Amino acid sequence: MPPPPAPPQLRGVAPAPVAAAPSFLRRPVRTRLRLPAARAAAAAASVPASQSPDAHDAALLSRAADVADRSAGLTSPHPNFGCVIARPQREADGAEPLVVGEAFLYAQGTPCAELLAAQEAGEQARGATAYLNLEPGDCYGDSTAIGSLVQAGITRVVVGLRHPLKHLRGKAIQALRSEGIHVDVLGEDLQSNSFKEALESCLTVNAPLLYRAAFNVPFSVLKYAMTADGKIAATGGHASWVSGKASRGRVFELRGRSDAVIVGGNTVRLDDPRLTARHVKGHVPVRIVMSQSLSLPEEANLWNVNEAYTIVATQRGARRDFQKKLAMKGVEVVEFDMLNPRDVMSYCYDRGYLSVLWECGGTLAASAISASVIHKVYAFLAPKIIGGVHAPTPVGELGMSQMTQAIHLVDETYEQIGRDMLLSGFIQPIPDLSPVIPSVDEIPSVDPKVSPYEANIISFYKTWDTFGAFSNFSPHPIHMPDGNGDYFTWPTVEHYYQAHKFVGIDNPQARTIVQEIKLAKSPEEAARIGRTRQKEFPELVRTDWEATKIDVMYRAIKCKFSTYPSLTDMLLSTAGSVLVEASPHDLFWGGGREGEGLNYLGRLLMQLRSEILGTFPASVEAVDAA
Ligand SMILES: NC(=O)C1=CN([C@@H]2O[C@H](COP(=O)(O)OP(=O)(O)OC[C@H]3O[C@@H](n4cnc5c(N)ncnc54)[C@H](OP(=O)(O)O)[C@@H]3O)[C@@H](O)[C@H]2O)C=CC1
Ligand SMILES: Nc1c(N[C@@H]2O[C@H](COP(=O)(O)O)[C@@H](O)[C@H]2O)[nH]c(=O)[nH]c1=O
Repeated sequence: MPPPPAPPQLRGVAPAPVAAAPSFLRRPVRTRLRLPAARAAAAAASVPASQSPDAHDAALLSRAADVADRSAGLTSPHPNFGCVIARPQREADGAEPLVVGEAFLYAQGTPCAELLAAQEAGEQARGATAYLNLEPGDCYGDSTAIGSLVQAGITRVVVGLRHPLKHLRGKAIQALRSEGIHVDVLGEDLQSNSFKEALESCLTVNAPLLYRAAFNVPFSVLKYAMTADGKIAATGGHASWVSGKASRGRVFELRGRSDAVIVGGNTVRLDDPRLTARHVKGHVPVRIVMSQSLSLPEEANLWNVNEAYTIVATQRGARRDFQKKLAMKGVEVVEFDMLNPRDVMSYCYDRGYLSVLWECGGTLAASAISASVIHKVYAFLAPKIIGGVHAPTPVGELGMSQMTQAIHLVDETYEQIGRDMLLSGFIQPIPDLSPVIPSVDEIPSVDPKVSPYEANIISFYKTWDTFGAFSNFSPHPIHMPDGNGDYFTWPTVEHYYQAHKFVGIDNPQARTIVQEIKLAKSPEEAARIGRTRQKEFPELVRTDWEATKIDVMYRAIKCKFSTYPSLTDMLLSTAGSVLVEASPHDLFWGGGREGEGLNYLGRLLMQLRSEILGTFPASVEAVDAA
């Protein structure tokens, strides 16, 4: 499997931030430190911090959060996991532990942070302590994270946060303890004042996941650039540029850390934006336009879907002729009965998005704040004055008449960027889910036996979902032939599937593409390369692809499930249930948003399940008929 970028060799518990950490969540000037009430009370029993074991634990946990943060923006936003392995340097009290390994999860479908850190530590991991900002998500039916720590000889694990998703919460902690490893959880086993910063780092680095788990919406950030007199554009609507180059560079980073960027129709009409994360290498978010009228230009940068995918969210029935034109350009149009920010956020939640960046003007921003979907604000302030009574401002009408009604940002930070100032703050504090941690008995688990599930629907999509192991992005390498008939270990089913679009084509460019996909660092990247090359070079795609792709997929998933017994158990445990890949946009492999998709992946899994159980002849049609 191609390794993710090697973590730099860092030693010691230097307080300096990890080099090259993206800056989205940096806290340069912290004015207030907010600790969720329950935890603050727990932390009240103060312990002298300097050089105490708690201070070391806290520093290493913060470091794990910083390491975790390095993955953000490289791939599609996902929970950020970091692992730091450290051991005492000598027996003397107060000596700083030595960091012997550290790593982060690069993407879903790549080796977990614990495995990479343990590999880096090697023999030095024996008897050492592993610091994890987040409880590992054992969402694949196996337990690589736990197995790696156990095999490495780790004797103590310090966990910053229990996993916020119910089906994962407490599982890994319990598994580690049952392996005889001593586990300390922040706020439960470790409660001194020294952990305030560490806890906050752990909460912040996974804020999107926590909001998603708590409120069933993605984490939403409103970002705008305004002049010193509070305008986001000149009176006529001209806005390029309010903020300086360095600030706009920071915006590219913010985009790279988001699943989607949203603007309103008016911003499209006036700015013709691109909304890409150009200049930073990594993830490119989906662009979403909210427009009720659909009076949008025929030609616009956002309609160029070769740059990034675009979705237009509109009112049901709006300008159907124009909807068709957009669809012809590859733009997805989604109709809502009543277009509003909350429903659009529910839709984004269903699509599995963790975080959304709002880059709209004041009209839509006010609507989104009023609907309580905005969690955080990034306000870039440029040292300029433009004036204009009617020049647009960042937030339109909120219906407030007294200053006492103003929304107060919390956990605010200030940072100078070039000649601009960036003020950020939370509108809604990061939810700390620890008070509602269920006991382990309450945690639903996947029955490893064939279980008498009633006929119902089991959906899967993101790899961290309960049945996330069914996703082609799950990190289960498969050993199968490549184009030359040589056996190769494909990091995921997705890698194998995407590469096979070009396998067997007698053309050097096609062979290069196969190679490129083989080496893709994550399934997401493999998918992106496969799809874009297919669009760019249709002549390089095998002519029998449409007829053969189902077989290719079936071979791959069959290999995956037969290689990993835990996956077979999980598949059999769903007997009697209909499996649906809950992809709202892939109408061939997925089930679609309202069940309109063909759900071929779900069907193939059911076919495989039947084959293993020996109940059905192996064919998709047979499953379909059933
Ligand atoms: N400096 C900065 O950071 C930024 C500046 N700007 C500037 O702001 C100006 C545009 O601001 P503004 O007019 O407020 O633009 P918006 O981006 O807020 O767009 C408003 C439009 O959003 C659509 N919309 C859809 N649903 C809703 C809803 N529920 N509530 C409100 N609007 C909805 C409507 O589109 P429709 O009419 O199509 O139905 C509406 O006209 C431009 O001059 C632009 O340059 C914009 C973004 C950032
Ligand atoms: N004018 C303005 C911003 N405007 C936002 O950026 C969008 C343009 O993005 P792009 O086309 O990708 O460069 C624009 O439509 C609006 O949403 N942003 C800023 O950081 N600073 C600025 O001064």
